[in-house]
Amino acid sequence: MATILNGKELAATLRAEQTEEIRKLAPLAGRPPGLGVILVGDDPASHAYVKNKRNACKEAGIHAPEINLPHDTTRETVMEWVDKLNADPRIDGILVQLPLPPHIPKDDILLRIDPEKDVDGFHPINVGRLVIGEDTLVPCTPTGVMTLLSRYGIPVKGKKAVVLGRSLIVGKPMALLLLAADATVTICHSKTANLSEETRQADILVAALGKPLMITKDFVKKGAVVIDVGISRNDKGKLVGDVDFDSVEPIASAITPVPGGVGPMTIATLLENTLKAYKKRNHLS
Ligand SMILES: NC(=O)C1=CN([C@@H]2O[C@H](COP(=O)(O)OP(=O)(O)OC[C@H]3O[C@@H](n4cnc5c(N)ncnc54)[C@H](OP(=O)(O)O)[C@@H]3O)[C@@H](O)[C@H]2O)C=CC1
Ligand SMILES: Nc1nc(=O)c2c([nH]1)NC[C@@H]1CN(c3ccc(C(=O)N[C@@H](CCC(=O)O)C(=O)O)cc3)C=[N+]21
Ligand SMILES: [Mg+2]
Repeated sequence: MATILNGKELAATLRAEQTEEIRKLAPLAGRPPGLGVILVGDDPASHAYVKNKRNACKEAGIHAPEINLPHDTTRETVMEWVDKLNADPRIDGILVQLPLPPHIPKDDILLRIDPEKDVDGFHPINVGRLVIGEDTLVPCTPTGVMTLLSRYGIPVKGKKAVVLGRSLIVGKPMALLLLAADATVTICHSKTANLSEETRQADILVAALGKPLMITKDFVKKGAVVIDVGISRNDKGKLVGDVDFDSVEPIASAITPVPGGVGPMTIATLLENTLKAYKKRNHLS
């Protein structure tokens, strides 16, 4: 019987803390924090995520204008919107929802965002700062996973961590954060020779593959902590993770559910990063 790492509940606790902090800081800054969200196209999943983000911001008292642009928007128009948000003194954080339509080069857009407003932590400056070990804006999902581990009192130091996936948004920064917390880290990907041989070594296993229910109990060591970042929809339209929860839960010591695990922590961390950028820009502690 594993401890269920309840990200939904913890995210609500964090949001209450953030709401209180914003209530105290806004009079000092003379304005609430601001998060500008740019969404290009009409992908329903992206719209659903952005709606969740907007609701969380509203609840916490964050000013969160949303820029909805049609699918056929040009690269130049998106660049202009980023410039506008960069220059807007009421905006502390900028999020360009991914994926972008294929005709808009993602790297150009992410490079244009002011690194001090880069609440996703995707700008090369912030990626570099993370690699060096400087305090900076770090991607929300892996930061949220670290918060979940720490608030549940799960030790990381000296543990063997295996991260499945090497994306800019999850896998790579996840590995760097675990490394910074003194885990011994292995990163696996689609060319890894014997995946289950690697994963069975893990005290902490983080799955960020996008392969629904791929990680069955055969991939997991008894007593491991299992973090499921994956989000897919099955043929009934139900959300499922990368981990086969039913087979893994009985042998894990702790495990995140999907939904209600890592996803809500991502959103709580987005607000946290916005608050961090706001405080820095306003010279508030
Ligand atoms: N809960 C949350 O807040 C979030 C959830 N997600 C979800 O997490 C998942 C991963 O997202 P993201 O990192 O953006 O995805 P990507 O598709 O960018 O990366 C997937 C990674 O998994 C690796 N991979 C894919 N298939 C296999 C396999 N069979 N064996 C080993 N490695 C494999 C890929 O390897 P290679 O590099 O070799 O191609 C790649 O590194 C998705 O389900 C996404 O929806 C994402 C962001 C936030
Ligand atoms: N620039 C950018 N930054 C991102 O952080 C980013 C992105 N683009 N593109 C897409 C991915 C995905 N992502 C999620 C956020 C919240 C949930 C989430 O709240 N999930 C809920 C379920 C929500 C539901 O029911 O649909 C849960 O797991 O419980 C999931 C996934 C952020 N991403
Ligand atoms: Mg989840």
